[in-house]
Amino acid sequence: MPDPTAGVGIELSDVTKRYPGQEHGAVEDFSLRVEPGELLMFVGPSGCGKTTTMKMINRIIEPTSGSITIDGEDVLSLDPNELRRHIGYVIQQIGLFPHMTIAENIATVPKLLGWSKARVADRVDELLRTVALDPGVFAHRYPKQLSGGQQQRVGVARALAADPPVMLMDEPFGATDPITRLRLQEEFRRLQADIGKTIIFVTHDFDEAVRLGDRIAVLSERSRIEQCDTPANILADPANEYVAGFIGRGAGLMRLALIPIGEVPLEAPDDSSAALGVQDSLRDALDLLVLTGGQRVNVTDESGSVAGSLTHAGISAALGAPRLPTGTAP
Ligand SMILES: Nc1ncnc2c1ncn2[C@@H]1O[C@H](COP(=O)(O)OP(=O)(O)OP(=O)(O)O)[C@@H](O)[C@H]1O
Repeated sequence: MPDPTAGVGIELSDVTKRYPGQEHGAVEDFSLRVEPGELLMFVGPSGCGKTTTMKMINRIIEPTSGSITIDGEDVLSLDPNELRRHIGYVIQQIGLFPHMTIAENIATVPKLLGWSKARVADRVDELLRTVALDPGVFAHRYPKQLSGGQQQRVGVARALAADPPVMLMDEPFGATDPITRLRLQEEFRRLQADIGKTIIFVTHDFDEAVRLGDRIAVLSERSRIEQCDTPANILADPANEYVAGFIGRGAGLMRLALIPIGEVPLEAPDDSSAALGVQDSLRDALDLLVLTGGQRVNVTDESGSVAGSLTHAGISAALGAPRLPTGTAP
């Protein structure tokens, strides 16, 4: 395996997994390339083979046929234990060792790799801060003394401990309440912007896929890829009825959340409107319009000066809706 790096490519070619006694494969002829540093989301219904596909990459499950390479190396030619030390793995049930402290949990792989005590201690400290847990408070607690959301964060920290180039994340935020989940997603997005790992992330939640993914693979039975594209492209142009059904309602709002205000044309500002920044999303702008009942929101640039304003019509136009003259009923 390569030394830890920011991220490496993963390639699955014609991968099939047939469990004993199964008429069809749980995964059949699955081919996909994940680019270095990419965060690829798998979404699909329960039982479509997401977990099986992912576990074949770190060889918790052996494929029946096909090939899988990481950074050009055939994973089947590598020692499975050595392979797994270079792949961070996060699962919904977290899997923290209950009789070990948080610090010991995070230190597991670095210790196996023979890091010095001082280096391990520094890394544990750094990672706890990265996932927004104060080392002074949490390092010496046991998992059961943490909330579910805090445990999930420790799970992410532990997977990152040896700085693996690849992370496999199976519903890592699944067991948390919606508010904690949003916070974990935000933290994770910031973290990924810094560390640039190659990540495959399984979720049932299309909204989560849109919020986090560079690309989304929408899977159906036997891990068939119905569409694999950027969130914006899938939302704007679902490949078929199946994908459209998976997106469900709210595609317009999800698309708005992906577009920063700074990317759309602005109109002249007025004196009285509430303001947002150019880095906020069109969804934020719509939210503010709905909450204030106003006709427009002013927009400030990075220096805080008012740069223009946005109306409902301007927001709709960003999604390709025809722009009607102000005051014209649709
Ligand atoms: N060890 C096993 N033996 C036999 N069949 C299995 C085994 N593990 C999984 N399966 C079957 O393979 C199919 C795919 O399972 P998998 O866990 O990969 O789906 P999934 O998309 O991850 O589902 P979920 O979203 O519910 O976790 C399912 O039909 C499942 O019942």
